[in-house]
Amino acid sequence: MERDFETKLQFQQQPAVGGAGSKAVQRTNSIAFRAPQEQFTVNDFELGKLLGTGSYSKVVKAKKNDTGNVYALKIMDKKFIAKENKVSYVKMERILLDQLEHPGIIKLCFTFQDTYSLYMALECCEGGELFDQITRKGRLTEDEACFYAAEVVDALEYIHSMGIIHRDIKPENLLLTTDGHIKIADFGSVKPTRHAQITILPNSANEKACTFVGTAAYIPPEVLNSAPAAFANDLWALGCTIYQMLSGSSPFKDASEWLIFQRIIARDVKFPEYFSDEARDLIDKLLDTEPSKRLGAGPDGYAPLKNHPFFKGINWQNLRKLPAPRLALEKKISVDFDIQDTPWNTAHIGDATADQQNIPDANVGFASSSEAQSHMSRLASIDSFDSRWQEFLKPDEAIVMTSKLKKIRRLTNKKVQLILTDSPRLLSVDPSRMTAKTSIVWSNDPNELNVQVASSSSFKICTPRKVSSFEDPKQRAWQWKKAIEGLQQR
Ligand SMILES: Nc1ncnc2c1ncn2[C@@H]1O[C@H](COP(=O)(O)OP(=O)(O)OP(=O)(O)O)[C@@H](O)[C@H]1O
Repeated sequence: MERDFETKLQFQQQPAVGGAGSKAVQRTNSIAFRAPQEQFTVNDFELGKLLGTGSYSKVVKAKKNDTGNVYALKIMDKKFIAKENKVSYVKMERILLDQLEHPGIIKLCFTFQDTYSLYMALECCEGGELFDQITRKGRLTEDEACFYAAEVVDALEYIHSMGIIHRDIKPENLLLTTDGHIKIADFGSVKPTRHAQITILPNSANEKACTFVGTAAYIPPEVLNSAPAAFANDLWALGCTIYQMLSGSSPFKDASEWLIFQRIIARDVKFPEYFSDEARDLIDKLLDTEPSKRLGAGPDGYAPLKNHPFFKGINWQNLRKLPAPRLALEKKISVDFDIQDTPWNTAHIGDATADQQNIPDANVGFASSSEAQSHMSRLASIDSFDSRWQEFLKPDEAIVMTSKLKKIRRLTNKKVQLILTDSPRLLSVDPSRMTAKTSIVWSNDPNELNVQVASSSSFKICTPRKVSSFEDPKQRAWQWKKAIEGLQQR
């Protein structure tokens, strides 16, 4: 499996063919990457907070120990990528980010891998997603929306000029730098056209030509009708994004994907009264059901879009030097490098809110218990990236949750790494010697195995033969209980 993945994913280092400046699409089996494939390991980094979770990745803030440089480390589990058939997405993103060079596009700095994971070190956008700015502010002012939209238009013009279609433009994929400028991220769904000015691997231009990719609320009607991908798809998504900035929600928002699609097909869009005439007109022209009539998709290229009255006053040559809108900051306390106890223990991620730490209810802070469950499984699954514990697992067994705990004994306390797997099993490892200790006998019967929580940091795992007491410095006692009970009820 491992070898299979390597052959699917690795490219030989050879002299460059094509690149950002080349004249037309180049298909090749070997690519010399600009962002190098390094021999680093995850231990070369101090890992910080979870920046985001994608469908096949976790992105964490990471500081390189020797240089102090900070990156957004995109971590992808090889097994998961292979299982979910995402290899072509990962390859596409790696190859494209390597060749694209624009201030409005996230930069790939280098990559590395270990037995279990692939790592892409990306330029870190500390300002988070545009989506969060919209949520925190409720909606954006027209000045703010105009600024962000202009930066997206500028980057999209470059992307399209390179002959590629992004296909997943939405506020979640528009990231913000610390000084508030936009960078487009997530190039996994990209479709290169036949005239792409980039080097791609064989067949990747033919793949997914009419495939349904993207996010329901931003998909244009022609894609729902199985038309091949075109630049105009991104302009429709841009229209939806501008609408969302100004109103707080996407224009076709509805209770289910099916209802969203019905509304898209019917172009059922209602403009709030407070939209200016310019905003209304711009969005109206981007949401034209005829793709070739969308602003920016006609024979005059981006000129009619950039000259639209909504963008009046925008200096397109000087965009990145203009002061950006003020960022609305996250309310919760952010956990960062300073409280890391081991270089690759991401166990604290997501435990950052004061509420969760102080109140003995794992659901606190979540709208529903299912939201809490999904949050917990997201937390749990990042633990599974911890390749250090893989040697204690059986083939195909995955970690659900793991923490370094203090095992409280009558005379001495000992540090143990408690590992809950999806088998399910409860393993205990001596983290300093990396040796397996006696595991706790699993049972689905709560009379035979149950967890008693005394406080957010202390809990007992009880079996008929033994009671083991633990202290969790990350205060995840309730999460441990929920995770174990969740597996018992499966
Ligand atoms: N360079 C970065 N700086 C800061 N945060 C980032 C960066 N890259 C990604 N993120 C965060 O991580 C999230 C997931 O990243 P990304 O979209 O690349 O993953 P993915 O698996 O490709 O996602 P998707 O499910 O959309 O395909 C983003 O939405 C964003 O919040």
